[in-house]
Amino acid sequence: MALVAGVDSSTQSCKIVVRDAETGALVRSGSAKHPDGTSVDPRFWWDAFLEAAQKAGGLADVAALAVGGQQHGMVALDAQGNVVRDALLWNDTRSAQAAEDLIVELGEGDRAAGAQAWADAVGSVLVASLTITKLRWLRDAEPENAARVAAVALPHDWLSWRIAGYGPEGDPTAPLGPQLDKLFTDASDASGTGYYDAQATSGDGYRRDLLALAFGRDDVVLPRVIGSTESGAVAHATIAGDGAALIGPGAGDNAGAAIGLGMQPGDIAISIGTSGVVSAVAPRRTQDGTGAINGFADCTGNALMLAVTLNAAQVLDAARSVLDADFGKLADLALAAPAGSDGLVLVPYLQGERTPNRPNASGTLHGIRLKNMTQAHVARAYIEGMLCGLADGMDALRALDVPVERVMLIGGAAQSPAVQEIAPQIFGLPISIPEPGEYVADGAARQAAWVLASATLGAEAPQPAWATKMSKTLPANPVPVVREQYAAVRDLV
Ligand SMILES: Nc1ncnc2c1ncn2[C@@H]1O[C@H](COP(=O)(O)OP(=O)(O)O)[C@@H](O)[C@H]1O
Ligand SMILES: O=C(CO)[C@@H](O)[C@H](O)COP(=O)(O)O
Repeated sequence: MALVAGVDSSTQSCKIVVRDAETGALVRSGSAKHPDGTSVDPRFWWDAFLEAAQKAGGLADVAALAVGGQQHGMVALDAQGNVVRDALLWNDTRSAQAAEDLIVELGEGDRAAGAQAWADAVGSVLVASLTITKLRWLRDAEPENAARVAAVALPHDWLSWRIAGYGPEGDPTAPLGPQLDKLFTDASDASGTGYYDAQATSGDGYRRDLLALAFGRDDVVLPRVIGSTESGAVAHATIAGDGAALIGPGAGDNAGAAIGLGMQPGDIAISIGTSGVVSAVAPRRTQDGTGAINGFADCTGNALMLAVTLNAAQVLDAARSVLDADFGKLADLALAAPAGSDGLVLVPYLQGERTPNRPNASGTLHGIRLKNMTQAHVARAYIEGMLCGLADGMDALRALDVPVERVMLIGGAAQSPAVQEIAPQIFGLPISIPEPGEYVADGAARQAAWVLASATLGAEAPQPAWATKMSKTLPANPVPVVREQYAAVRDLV
C-alpha cells in the first residue's frame, strides 16, 4: 500500500494527513499550532511542520507529499537563504496604502481604470492581502531589507523548499543549502501574488513588469511554476522516504480545499477558518474590476474565484472571550436567541476588512436595547454578522453569473452547531456539511497521489477518485430580515 501525505500550513496551525494513495483512506494525522499575529517568522512554520509530522507518526514511509498553505504571505529571502524579515501574512493590512497607490499608478491617475487594469492583468484588484502590495510596502518602509531581497516565495513554496532540504546557509536542517533556483510553486498560489497571470498564453506567467512597478526592480528569483501533476523536488531523506518521496506542486489553501472536496463548476465552498472564503471553480477566471471577487487559479488548470473576508472564525473566538464561553456554550447561547437577535447587529470588521475593502474599519454593534442585551443575543449577533459578511461575498459571485448548485461548509468554525443551523437562514440555500476533515490537507494529499500516479502512468493519469462524503445537508431556511438588518448598517463605518 503506497502512502501519501498532505500538509496544510494555514494561518493558525500546521495539519498533516497521511492517506492510502489508492483509496484515500485516512491512515494517520497530526497538527501543531502556529503563533498568533499577522507578521510571523517562517521558522515557526518549519517547527510546526516537524511537530505535526512527528505527531502523524513521521513521514518516512510516504511515497509522495504536497503542501497547501495560507495564500499571499511575503517570504522574502536573501542570497544566503535567510528570511530578511518576518513574513507579512495575508491578513496584515499595513500595505493598504501601497495597494491604493499601485492601483492609481497602473491607471495613470485614474483609480477606476487602474482597478480594472489590475483585474485584467492578474485577475484581482489589489488589496493589502496580495503579495505585490507587501513588496511595495517593503520598498518604501524598509529599504535596507528590500535591498537584501534575492528571492520572493509564498508560505507553501518556502515550506516545500525546506522539506526538499534547502534553506539558510549553515542550518543543520537544510543540508542542501540556499539554492534559491530550486524554489517551485503552482499556479493557484502564484495567482494570488498580484504579479502572475494564470491565463498568460506565452512566457512563464510572471508579470515581472508589474513586480518592477511595485518593488522598483525585478532581479529577484521567483519560484518556478510547475504543472498540476509535476514533482518539483524530492523530500530530503531526513523528512521522508529515504530521499525518494516526490514533492508535488502544492497549492494555495483554497485551491487545496477545492481539490480536497472534489469541487466541480456549480459547487460553492464556504470556508470559515481564520479567513472567511466563498469560492467556486470555473473554466476561466473573472476580471472583476469592483474588487469583490479574486480571479485566481485552482490547481487543476481551472480558475478559482473567491470572495475573502478577514473576519471569520476569530469573530467567534472574540465572542467566546467576551462571553467567557467554550465552543459548546457559544453555540448553545446563540441558538437560544431568535433569528435576527431582536435587532442586535454586529458589523464584524474586527480586523478591518478586505471584502469590502475597508482595511482601517472597526467592528460595530448596532441596535442595542434592553431586550437584546443578553448573552444569547450577543452570541447570535456575532455569528449572524460574520455569516452576513460571507453572504455578501456569495452575492458578488452570483452577480458574475457563477452558478450555485451545491453549497458546502468547511473550516474550523463550520463545526459549530450554531453556525450550521444559522447558515441556511442567512444564505437561504441548502447547505451540505462534508464529513469532518482537513480539506486543505486532504486536497494536498490527493494532489500527491495524482503526482505519484503520473510518475508511473504519465501525464494522462486521472485524478485519484477519492470519495468526498457529506455528513448531512441542511435544508434552506431563509430568514431575510437578518440580512436586511445587516444591510441597513453595514456601511455605517
Ligand atoms: N466548534 C467550533 N466552533 C467555533 N469555532 C471553532 C470550532 N472549532 C474550531 N473553531 C475555530 O476555527 C478556527 C480554526 O479553523 P481553521 O480552519 O483550522 O483555521 P486556519 O485554516 O485559518 O488556520 C479557530 O479560530 C477556532 O477557534
Ligand atoms: O487570503 C486568503 C485567500 O485569498 C486566505 O484564505 C488565506 O489563504 C488564509 O487562509 P486560512 O488560513 O484562513 O485558511
